[in-house]
Order: sequence, then C-alpha cells, then structure tokens
Amino acid sequence: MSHGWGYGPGNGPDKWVENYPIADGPRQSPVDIVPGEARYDGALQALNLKYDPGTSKGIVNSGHSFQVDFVDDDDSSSLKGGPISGTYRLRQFHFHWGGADDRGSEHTVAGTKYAAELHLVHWNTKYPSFGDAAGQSDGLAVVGVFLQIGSANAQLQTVLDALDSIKAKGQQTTFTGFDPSVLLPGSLDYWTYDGSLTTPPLLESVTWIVLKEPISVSSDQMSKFRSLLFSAEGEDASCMMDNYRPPQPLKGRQVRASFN
Ligand SMILES: CC[C@H](C)CCC(=O)Nc1ccc(S(N)(=O)=O)cc1
Ligand SMILES: [Zn+2]
Repeated sequence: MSHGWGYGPGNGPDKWVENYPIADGPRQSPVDIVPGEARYDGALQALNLKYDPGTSKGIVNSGHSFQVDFVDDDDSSSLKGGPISGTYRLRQFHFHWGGADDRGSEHTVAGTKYAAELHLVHWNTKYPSFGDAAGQSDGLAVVGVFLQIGSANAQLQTVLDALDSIKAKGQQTTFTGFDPSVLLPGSLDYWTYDGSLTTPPLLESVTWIVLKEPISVSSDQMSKFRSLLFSAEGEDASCMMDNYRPPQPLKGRQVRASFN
C-alpha cells in the first residue's frame, strides 16, 4: 500500500515536500495573518456570495477531512466581488480541526490558533472544470472561516448530525438542501493574499479570502469532529484530528485587508 500523505509523524506536513516539492514554494498556505501588518485596500470590493441550497449534493469522509460537495454545473452557488474578478463556483466545503480546543485552524491571527477552520472552495469559471482551474494561478478562491469555542452553533449541528453515517474513510451519504451561508459570520470583512492548497498537491492556485469574524462552536461539538476516523472500515481505527498544516513563510507576500 502506498504510504500516502497524512498528518501523522511518518507522513505529515514536514514530510510532504518529499513527494510534493512545491511545499517549499513561493506562495504556500496557510500563513500567520498579522493584522498590524495587513494593508487596508480601499479598492477591494465587498464579497458577493450567492449559495443555492438546491446545489448541495452529498457529504463524504475523504480520509483527510469531511466535505460537503455541491453541483457546480451552473453559477447557482458562486462567489463574485471581493479580491477576485469574474465568477467562481462553489465546489465543496470542508474543515480542519485540532485534537484539543486550543488548536486546529490552519491560518492563525498574530499567532492565535482557533479550534477549527471552515474552507469554502470555489473555482474560476473562465476554466472548463475544477480540475483545470486547480492548476491555474487564478483558478481557485477559498473562503476561510474561523471556529471559536463558545456557544453551540445550531447551523453547524445540522452538518455534524450527518457525521455518524460517514465515520470511516470513503463513506458518503446524501446531503441535500443545505445552504452554507448559514455558516458565515455577521461580518464579511476579510484578509486576502495569494496562496495554495493547504494539502497535497499544494497547488499554488488559490486566492485566499479569510474572514476576520469567527463563528462559534461548542467544545461538545468539537468532540463530534474528532469522532471521525482517518482510517477505513476494517483498518486500525485512528481518530481524525489535528488535520491542519501549520503556517508557512510569507516569502514577501502582502496580506491585504478589506476593512480599516
Ligand atoms: C485537481 C484536484 C484537486 C487539486 C484535488 C482535490 C481537492 O479539491 N483538493 C483540495 C481542495 C481544497 C484544499 S484547501 N484546504 O481548501 O486548501 C486542499 C485540497
Ligand atoms: Zn482546507
């Protein structure tokens, strides 16, 4: 069996460069966002997110996270405005989280780690498909939302209630009628910078849009994330947690802020 990438001591983020040399590239993600060093850019437009619950399709345990996949045959669920030009279609959303409430996010804010981070993955419709877009410098746009420990999040709970049926790697089930807008915070203020996928193949094709305001998640809800397995049915069970890549060097990149 191939010794695929993961988050363990033998195949984790420090080892990825062996099979994915771009791991040491010039525009890798995530990064530490230092608010005092982010430059306000008045030319940045407001985010224009339009999501149609009719496009949500299913939920799957990918073995690295779990994701909700969307029908992306038209612009029903799409992102416009913000730092991007044109229309980017929603493909999927997923999360990264820690083994304890003090860690789990990929981006950090002046060194602060959040308990988890939501990624809404969109692709540029100037390219024929997600796979094509993923290989282009302006191909993807990912909206990142921090999850901060606090009161239970009822909207998030509807997603967590589906996890019992996708406990092991490769398991999936239908997940229709879900509007991901309910997972967004009140403010759409954001930081933005040019980066990459945060897991292999680590392609440098992502315009990152990280929201400043976190959403809440309770400690009990975080335990639900950790009840998933990295492993497939019949394999030695290994709990899915700490599936985050630590911050990478900025290498001269500027993080811009949409707010003052
Ligand atoms: C060509 C197909 C594509 C590269 C492989 C499948 C895929 O979608 N990967 C992916 C998506 C998002 C992130 S993140 N964590 O949001 O940066 C990381 C990895
Ligand atoms: Zn992600």
